[in-house]
Amino acid sequence: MKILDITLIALFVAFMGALGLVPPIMLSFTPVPITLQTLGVLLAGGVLGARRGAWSMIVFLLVVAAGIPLLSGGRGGIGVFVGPSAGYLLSYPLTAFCIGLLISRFHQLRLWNILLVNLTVGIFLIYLIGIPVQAFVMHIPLFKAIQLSLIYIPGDVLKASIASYLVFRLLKSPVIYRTLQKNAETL
Ligand SMILES: O=C(O)CCCC[C@@H]1SC[C@@H]2NC(=O)N[C@@H]21
Repeated sequence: MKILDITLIALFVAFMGALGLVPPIMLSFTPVPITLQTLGVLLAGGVLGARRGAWSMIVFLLVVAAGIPLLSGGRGGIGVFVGPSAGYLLSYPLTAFCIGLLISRFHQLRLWNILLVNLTVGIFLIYLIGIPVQAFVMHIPLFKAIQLSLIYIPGDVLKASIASYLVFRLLKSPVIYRTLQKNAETL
């Protein structure tokens, strides 16, 4: 792993921490908050590429597990990995990886392609892992957990749109594209 890779991964962990400074929106009917940090997950793969994106999420989760309160609302520690949000958190590395992999496969970068990846694979994977774990931890039927999660969709669509636009604009720059994407596969 090169210095550039380690620097970018560290920067992204810091960025996730900065997004965590925005207070979560707590809901009365579910313990899983609305948080801006999902924007960071969607950006990680697109901006850093698959492997660095996944690594940035793994390092972020390890730092959180070590007790550093980087999650929105100043949360951290092992406890969050056995709570209702655990599945969502654990989905972050895989989600960043898959987004990065798919975006790096495009021959031509188009905003719609990136948006499609973020909306389908990105949001879908987070929910696919997060919702069953939430149902299991809360001892509620899967269908009930799916119903509870509908509230996140408008915000997540907005975050996917913002992430797609930012990734599109960043990768449109040849210099940034070469630095971020072409070096990514060497990891
Ligand atoms: O910080 C945590 O405890 C993890 C929160 C997970 C939040 C999930 S991710 C998908 C959905 N979108 C949100 O804004 N909140 C939920």
